[in-house]
Amino acid sequence: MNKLYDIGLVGLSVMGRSLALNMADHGFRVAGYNRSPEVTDRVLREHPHENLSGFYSLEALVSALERPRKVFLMIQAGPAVDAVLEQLLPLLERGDVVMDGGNSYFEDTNRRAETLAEAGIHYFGVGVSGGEEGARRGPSVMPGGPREAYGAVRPILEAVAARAEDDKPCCAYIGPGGAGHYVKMVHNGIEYADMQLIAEAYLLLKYAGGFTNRELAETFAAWDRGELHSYLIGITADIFTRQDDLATGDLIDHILDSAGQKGTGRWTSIESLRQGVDVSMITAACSARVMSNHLERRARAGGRIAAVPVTGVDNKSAFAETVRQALYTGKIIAYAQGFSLLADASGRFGWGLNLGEIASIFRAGCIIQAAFLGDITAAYRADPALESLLLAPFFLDRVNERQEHLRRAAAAAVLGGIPAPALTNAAAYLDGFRARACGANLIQAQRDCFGAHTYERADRPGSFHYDWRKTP
Ligand SMILES: NC(=O)C1=CN([C@@H]2O[C@H](COP(=O)(O)OP(=O)(O)OC[C@H]3O[C@@H](n4cnc5c(N)ncnc54)[C@H](OP(=O)(O)O)[C@@H]3O)[C@@H](O)[C@H]2O)C=CC1
Ligand SMILES: O=C(CO)[C@H](O)[C@H](O)COP(=O)(O)O
Repeated sequence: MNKLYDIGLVGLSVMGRSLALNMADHGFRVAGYNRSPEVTDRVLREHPHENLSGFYSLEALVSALERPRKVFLMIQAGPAVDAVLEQLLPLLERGDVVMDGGNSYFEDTNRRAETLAEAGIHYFGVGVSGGEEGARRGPSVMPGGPREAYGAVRPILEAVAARAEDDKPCCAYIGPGGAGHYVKMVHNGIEYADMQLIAEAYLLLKYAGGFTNRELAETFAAWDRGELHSYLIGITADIFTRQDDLATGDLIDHILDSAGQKGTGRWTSIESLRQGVDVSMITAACSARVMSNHLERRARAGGRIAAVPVTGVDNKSAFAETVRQALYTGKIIAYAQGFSLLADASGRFGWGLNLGEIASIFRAGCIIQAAFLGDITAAYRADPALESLLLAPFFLDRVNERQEHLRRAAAAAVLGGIPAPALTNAAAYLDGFRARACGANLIQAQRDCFGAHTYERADRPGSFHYDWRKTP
């Protein structure tokens, strides 16, 4: 009898190929399949591995798998997943397990999980973060699905996941249905906010501080040696050192100032509005990418809306320190927003998310991996019912110590005409979060005045309507 395979991997593009090889490295026998057969051929030619074999139909792939069969999809999110599931379903039998490792929308995962459960097939939405390198060497893995079937896939998922500094795998069962994909979505939303904060720090240092690319590289490298140590700060420092390979000068200065987005950040923002949780920094980061795309309009408006003179800085290193502290404070607020959204989803969808464990699996492997995630993990371990990260003693102290820097950096951007929506929203969130007065009394009065929407009072319960037409 031919040998049977431990897992089937469908989709051998960047992520699927890397994960397949990662699984193979860990001793799992992997059967790989890709819709376009030439991709399968190329992977086998360029990355030969004794534990990886290629298959050219889903039928052949499924029949080569050990029972209960485990199939891992790593394909484009959206209709492609439904198309492949439709083909797979007749080939599978009760007790088999299908995992979707792509960036699928969590409600699609809920729907697919229900459909497959009717056929007795266990369906997992598995968030995977870390890009190509992470998938190859150890990503952060967020599996959501039926708990009773998790034991069947846990050994593979934990083996391929990154290891944090305490050697724990960056993989943990998240919750039922689409919980894993929801957490991945919010991870990406936080990723957007973090990247936007870093981009704003760059703009401030460059345009207000007059930093050269070499100074930017040195500054970010120094930051990466301290409390801001993270994958994103590390790659940022490196980016500023790169020479262009197609023209003269630094690569960064030849890259178009316009960023795209595939959708997970936008989904986080949309979901936050549905749930009624403020993730203004994530929304601001999505909008900043949208605004960046209007290159022609920016050029036209640049000549018509009067420019604000940027005042230089007297002391570059003091300014860099203000920007660093502002970035750190903004980061606390962005993560507080993201984790508040997770906390709300946990109750709303009955998922019972373990926020401390989620923070702990973000410590390594994923795009937002950072020393800082260890502090978030500790904050939730100390108080699993924490209302907001902002109220955890560790972060509260730091926000109180540093908020002045956040305000100074945001003010420098506003006064200098530098777009900094993440920093300014961070300051606004902080002020809204602890506001003695929000102005919502006036909004209530306006609503009652124009639409008889009634208003609530501070001195007694109930809802009231005032006759606004009467003479005061
Ligand atoms: N790239 C990254 O850094 C990360 C990506 N992800 C997610 O992982 C998944 C895979 O990403 P990535 O490797 O970048 O590849 P892509 O998202 O570019 O998807 C390409 C793969 O999807 C397959 N595919 C597309 N349509 C179909 C279909 N109708 N039927 C069967 N297969 C189909 C392609 O097959 P074919 O070769 O035949 O076209 C190919 O294998 C995506 O969901 C992505 O969002 C998650 C984390 C990081
Ligand atoms: O999932 C990821 C990392 O965890 C991808 O890198 C992410 O999809 C990138 O998103 P976008 O293209 O929208 O910036």
